[in-house]
Amino acid sequence: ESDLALDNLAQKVQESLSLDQRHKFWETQPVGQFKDIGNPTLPEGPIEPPTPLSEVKQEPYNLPNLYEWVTCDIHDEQMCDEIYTLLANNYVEDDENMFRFNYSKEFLRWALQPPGYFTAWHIGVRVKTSKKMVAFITGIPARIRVRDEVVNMAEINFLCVHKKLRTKRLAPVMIKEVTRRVHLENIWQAAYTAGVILPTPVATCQYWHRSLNPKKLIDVGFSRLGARMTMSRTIKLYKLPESTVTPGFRKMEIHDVPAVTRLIRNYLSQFIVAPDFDENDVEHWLLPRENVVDSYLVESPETHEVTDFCSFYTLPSSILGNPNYSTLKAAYSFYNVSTATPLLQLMNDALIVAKQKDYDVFNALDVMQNESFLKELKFGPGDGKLHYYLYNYRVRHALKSSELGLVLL
Ligand SMILES: CNCCCN(C)c1ncc(F)c(N2CC(C(=O)NCc3cnc4ccccn34)C2)n1
Repeated sequence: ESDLALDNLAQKVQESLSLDQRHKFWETQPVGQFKDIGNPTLPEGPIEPPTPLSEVKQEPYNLPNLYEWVTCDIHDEQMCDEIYTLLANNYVEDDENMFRFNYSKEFLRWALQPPGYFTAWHIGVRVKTSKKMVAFITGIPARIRVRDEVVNMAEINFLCVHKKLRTKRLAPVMIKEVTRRVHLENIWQAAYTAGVILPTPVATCQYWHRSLNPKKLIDVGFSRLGARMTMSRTIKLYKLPESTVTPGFRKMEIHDVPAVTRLIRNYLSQFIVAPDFDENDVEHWLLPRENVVDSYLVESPETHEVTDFCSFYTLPSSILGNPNYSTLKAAYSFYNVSTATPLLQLMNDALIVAKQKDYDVFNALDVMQNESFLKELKFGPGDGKLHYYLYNYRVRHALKSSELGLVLL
């Protein structure tokens, strides 16, 4: 118990030390710099021009001696196992080290194999002798519109270094290596998020949580009993109907892809930054996959028109050191569109389905039009902020979270 606490303390000291090392690294990169914020003379758009492919570094960056690069074929069962285990033991935790994300193997295969993906962008670091996987970083291709320009980008995610190697300065060289491999595919921009501040957020979003199983959430320390509230009063407060209320509300199916694509393209056009989804993207990202992504739509019983859509992805968290529970079952709001059903009612149906499927909590960022339902559907503000970043693309002013139409996994 005590040496775990000591370990966490040592990690916090290390993290605070590495804050300025982090900024030193990012000041060498083509990203918006703090000193440039609000500078009207700097144009929006790419910061550096593309490099001729012949001039892109052809060979991988050097790792510290004991380690080697490994290109990870996530489709390979054993490789997928190794990546799953590295993340399950070493990926993002909350500030109090009570929870750690536990992305499932089927989720990772979904997240990393969208249309047009590159295996070369799934990069591992392993110990030369033991072949143990000790670090990971990924990119996937995405067409992201910024205002009225669609840009080919890489979405960077799952940067993870083993807890015992956090002082080895592996992250900067991993970021440079994935950037190099993205450049080799003639892509010069990227999008990524972090719970920490780096130069320079393009938007800062707030997490909100809607309790579905309040007793468990209080037992595991995710939430606290409200002042002047009893447990039975709290359970009653968050109670939901047994079944959804919207006529025509049903799971999305493969034949709905064209209609959902039209619906979501039209809806996302109102946001300053949003994915430019085509039918292949919609089929991959929004068709239901058990325990990975759930999506529902409203088909008008009269006209059979698809008028609304809602979706959430499944990202459980390991509960660290609790005797009674090992996993927090969390749903994360993904993309939602309402044109006929009030968004409030549509999202309440999403909560009802999530409760039916035994989720403990439904999380949502305050992006898109989510603010319009959060308070009324009894979401509470979380302690986590999520900062969005663009690489090699300047946005003159940070966006409001409601101007953001992009959800990363
Ligand atoms: C693109 N990649 C970002 C996704 C990673 N995501 C989901 C994330 N990034 C930073 C956060 F601040 C955050 N939060 C969800 C809120 C929350 O649920 N906080 C309690 C909690 C339960 N489990 C965990 C595990 C890790 C951290 C907090 N946890 C805060 N989520």
